[in-house]
Amino acid sequence: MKILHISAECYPIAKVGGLADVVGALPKYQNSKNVTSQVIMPFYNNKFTKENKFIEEFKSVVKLGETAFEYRIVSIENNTLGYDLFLVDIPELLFKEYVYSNDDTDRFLAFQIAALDWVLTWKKKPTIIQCHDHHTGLTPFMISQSLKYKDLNKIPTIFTIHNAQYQGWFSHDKVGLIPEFDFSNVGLLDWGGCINPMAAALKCAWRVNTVSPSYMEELKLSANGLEWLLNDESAKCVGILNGIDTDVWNPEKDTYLIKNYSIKTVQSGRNAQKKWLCDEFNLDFEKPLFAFIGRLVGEKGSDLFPEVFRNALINKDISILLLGSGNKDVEEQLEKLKEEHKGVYNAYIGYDEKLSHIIYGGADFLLMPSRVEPCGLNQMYALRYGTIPIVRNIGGLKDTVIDISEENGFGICHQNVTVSEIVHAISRGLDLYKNQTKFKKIRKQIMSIDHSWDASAKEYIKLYKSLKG
Ligand SMILES: Nc1ncnc2c1ncn2[C@@H]1O[C@H](COP(=O)(O)OP(=O)(O)O[C@H]2O[C@H](CO)[C@@H](O)[C@H](O)[C@H]2O)[C@@H](O)[C@H]1O
Repeated sequence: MKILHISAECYPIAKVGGLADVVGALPKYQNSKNVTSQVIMPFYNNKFTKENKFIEEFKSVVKLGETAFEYRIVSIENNTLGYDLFLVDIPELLFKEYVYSNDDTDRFLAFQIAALDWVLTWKKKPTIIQCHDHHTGLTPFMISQSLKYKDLNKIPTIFTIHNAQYQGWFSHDKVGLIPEFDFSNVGLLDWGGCINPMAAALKCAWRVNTVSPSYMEELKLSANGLEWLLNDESAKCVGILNGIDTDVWNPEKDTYLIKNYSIKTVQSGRNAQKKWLCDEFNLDFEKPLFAFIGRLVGEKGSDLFPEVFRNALINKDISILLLGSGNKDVEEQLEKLKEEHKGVYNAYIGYDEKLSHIIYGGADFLLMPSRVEPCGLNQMYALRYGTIPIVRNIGGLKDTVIDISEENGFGICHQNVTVSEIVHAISRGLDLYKNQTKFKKIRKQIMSIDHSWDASAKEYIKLYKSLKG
């Protein structure tokens, strides 16, 4: 069985968020289970492409409407990723320092067409094509509808929803960019009067999955306009919980950490990261450290952070550290807060992979008050590193964190995304921290929870087999 994953992100080549982590790990685990799994993604102008050498696999011209662009497909010269990786190099459109921008419609459409044009030339075609999020959402439509991909239309497609908030909408004026199809089927592209790649994928893919079971159920009630469609297509929909790459996220081997540690050496190991964080960010080592890592967007509840932090810091018996970027207004407010709360609060506004690993290894608690959380990887990284998650009871967070008030509970959960509930959850964390015997016991308990990809990779294989008949 040969699976081709098509995606805009893949760690470590290009990462904006959790999508990259999943596409960078799942194929590796699938390859260890008798499935040949490959990834195709754009060739960006970034650190990875600068530091690696590539081999040309294919060269041609891709047509986007009336415009033709030269392109190549390349692979990595010394590939140690654990799966074949192919990159679509369209210098004029994709070779940028960013992954996403405001010209994404043309860029990702050209990417998908170039990828499919190449697949058309393969002698042994993929058994299944798995598309990740709206950037690759037109692939199931093109495979099933575009005349030039007639030879691919028996290949089953899976569409994986990592985040249904973003759907890739664009105007029907651009329909001419999509390779010719029977125009009486144009309705397959439409949702609410515009072309909606995510909706088109829900209609045209053979199967659809979300990255946690709870998120699938929640989407049927609230999916940024796609609820009805998801209900209608529910027979082909399933939720499969993400896993984490335990080769990358392993405190015993993680090269980003100040000091490696295991369950046995958790105390000294975590103290080393916490001390480094407190020195670097001028925080008090003795106080429990609450952290947030992520995109500063409404889905993550980040607009409430300034008020939450102000309230939670009133008695100054905790410290807060934030790593993230996103909404400019929130960024500004979080920067300003530094002046008001010197010594107990700090923030790094930006993206820093190394710092994120040290925070997972050194913070006592990780905050995730998400309004929407399709799966969430941060809580699983936190568990593996011994950081207690404080989460809103939703989506994948609901599927992976049990409140300490329940039997075998190990996290702190709250129901709503309000300032008072988040502040209350933080104060429950502080109480737990004061009970050091219980705190340390839970820390060891969470480090041994297995969220590796093994179980989820098997679920995907089951899904693939159901398509092969
Ligand atoms: N400023 C920063 N510096 C360093 N690292 C940073 C960072 N901001 C974020 N990260 C990292 O990016 C990843 C974020 O992953 P998530 O799954 O939590 O969120 P995201 O919303 O991007 O993903 C979407 O897709 C994934 C994958 O399916 C789902 O789990 C999730 O719910 C869904 O919203 C983690 O590896 C985190 O450490």
